[in-house]
Amino acid sequence: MATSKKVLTIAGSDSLAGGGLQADLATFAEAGLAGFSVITSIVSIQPSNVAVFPVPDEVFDQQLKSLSQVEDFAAIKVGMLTSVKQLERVVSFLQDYAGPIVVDPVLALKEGHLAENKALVQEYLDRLLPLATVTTPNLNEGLALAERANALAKTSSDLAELAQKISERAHTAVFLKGGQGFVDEKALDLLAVSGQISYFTQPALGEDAFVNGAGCTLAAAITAKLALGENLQQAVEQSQFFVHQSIQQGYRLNDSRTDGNVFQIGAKWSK
Ligand SMILES: Nc1ncnc2c1ncn2[C@@H]1O[C@H](COP(=O)(O)OP(=O)(O)O)[C@@H](O)[C@H]1O
Ligand SMILES: Cc1ncc(COP(=O)(O)O)c(C=O)c1O
Repeated sequence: MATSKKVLTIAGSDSLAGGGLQADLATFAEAGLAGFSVITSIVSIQPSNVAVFPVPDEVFDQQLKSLSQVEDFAAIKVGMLTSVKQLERVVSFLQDYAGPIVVDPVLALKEGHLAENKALVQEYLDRLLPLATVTTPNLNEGLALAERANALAKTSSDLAELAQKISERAHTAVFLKGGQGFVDEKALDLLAVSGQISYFTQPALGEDAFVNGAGCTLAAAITAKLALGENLQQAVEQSQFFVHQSIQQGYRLNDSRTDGNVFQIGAKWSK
């Protein structure tokens, strides 16, 4: 009997399947892992707005409770959380967990505006991020965590300074995604661990690249690689490569749109 490693995502559902737990479970499966999920919210993305419907507290609690039947998660990913209450429950769920934890602080979406929640940002900084092995903000989320609303983050040294600041505030390693802010035609991400910065680049795929779900896929890929025993440097390097591949083989929802979803199935982890 083959025994697969088990990994968990605590995340929102994206009916359009770009991001959220749909991306996480596809990524886990592609890494050969058994994926479990706790749903925090149901997100409905319309052409004109993004609506987030948190699950009722009892539904959230019951899902977490059901996991007491599952032994030995090899790693846990935390995606979209919708309230301080949900965050507190996740913190107490993780309190005795000793394995790798990846926190993707979903505070800013490409598809539309999310209401600003300063209390939630503060709780991330004070309570959840210190438990994480690594956190994976995009640029806007990074600015929110650093409380730098209008700061420029254009050059690689601006990004490094921002990652450093978040790492100090959140007491954890930070993988900051440069996203569409290309430097020298390269997609640039960087890792800040204990004051040390490492840069990771891939060729830029342009502003019309199929990136819906890229951030979730990246964080889920890091979770998967940590679950499989890679160290953080190797995990982020392989995950950036995997996401790049997933963007390249992405697809449009319909022919009239220019944007599209990443597609993880068959993507490689290295050259
Ligand atoms: N146009 C692009 N070309 C190449 N890589 C990209 C592009 N856009 C995003 N990426 C990569 O996709 C990953 C997710 O980044 P990003 O899209 O900024 O995250 P999020 O989905 O959280 O906003 C990162 O590794 C980033 O470098
Ligand atoms: C539930 C949920 N989580 C996270 C995201 C973030 O997705 P991305 O990977 O594009 O940043 C989305 C985007 O639609 C979402 O619906």
